[in-house]
Amino acid sequence: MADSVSSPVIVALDYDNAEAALAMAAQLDPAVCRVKVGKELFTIAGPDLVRKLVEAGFDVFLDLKFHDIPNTVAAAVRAAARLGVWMVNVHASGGERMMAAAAEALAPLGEKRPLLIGVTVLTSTAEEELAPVGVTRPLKEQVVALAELAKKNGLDGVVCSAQEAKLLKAACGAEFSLVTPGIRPVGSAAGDQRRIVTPVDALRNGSDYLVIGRPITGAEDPAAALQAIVADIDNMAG
Ligand SMILES: O=C(O)c1cc(=O)[nH]c(=O)n1[C@@H]1O[C@H](COP(=O)(O)O)[C@@H](O)[C@H]1O
Repeated sequence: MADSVSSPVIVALDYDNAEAALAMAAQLDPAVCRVKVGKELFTIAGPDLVRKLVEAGFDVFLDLKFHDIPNTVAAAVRAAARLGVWMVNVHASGGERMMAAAAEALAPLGEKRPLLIGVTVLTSTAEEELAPVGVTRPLKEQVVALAELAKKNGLDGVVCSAQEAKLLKAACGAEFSLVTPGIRPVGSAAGDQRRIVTPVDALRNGSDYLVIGRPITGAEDPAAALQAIVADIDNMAG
């Protein structure tokens, strides 16, 4: 669970330009939440924007979901570490050698290394979408199997839906971090997400970090939307 930051929320800065992302970040407090830079923002704004967010005091989750040959993924996570990010992710379906190579690449950095997280089954994926891509076991079994592989190969945790959090804490232990997108406060539109959970239920299920994009960034008052989510979480705790 979050330590130096008071809430488990990671705000997904899914914007198509650096100015919009920095304007959103300026409304956020790095003592209260973390931020995520994903494929859209990184493609357009690159490492400079990531460095700016790190310099502004944010724990940055660089969400580029690497999936490539072991040598390339190892080099990519090493490059991410040089940016000073707090968390980086790879697709667990890239396999054991790929994940082990990524973990080995970060190991020499010791305490300073970013958390290395494996994506299991995307939260936008529904059960019936697995068979057409050749996955014939039930979705929950696939998530647990990929998480166990990630743990075995030195990763710190996985991205999953909070719907699987209880199962994964039982399978992989309390110390294995669960990063859960697909978070939707009551009344928010699901959009393209399929396995959604409310912030409070996600934490009850065992999520360590809640990745939240559109319910905050798409709100009329994003700072107020975040505050409401944090208040719900605090009420639950207190
Ligand atoms: O790795 C991720 O962050 C991720 C994995 C996943 O399974 N599902 C998922 O939605 N994400 C990311 O989490 C964010 C969710 O955004 P919203 O659906 O707008 O809350 C997006 O930036 C996604 O790219």
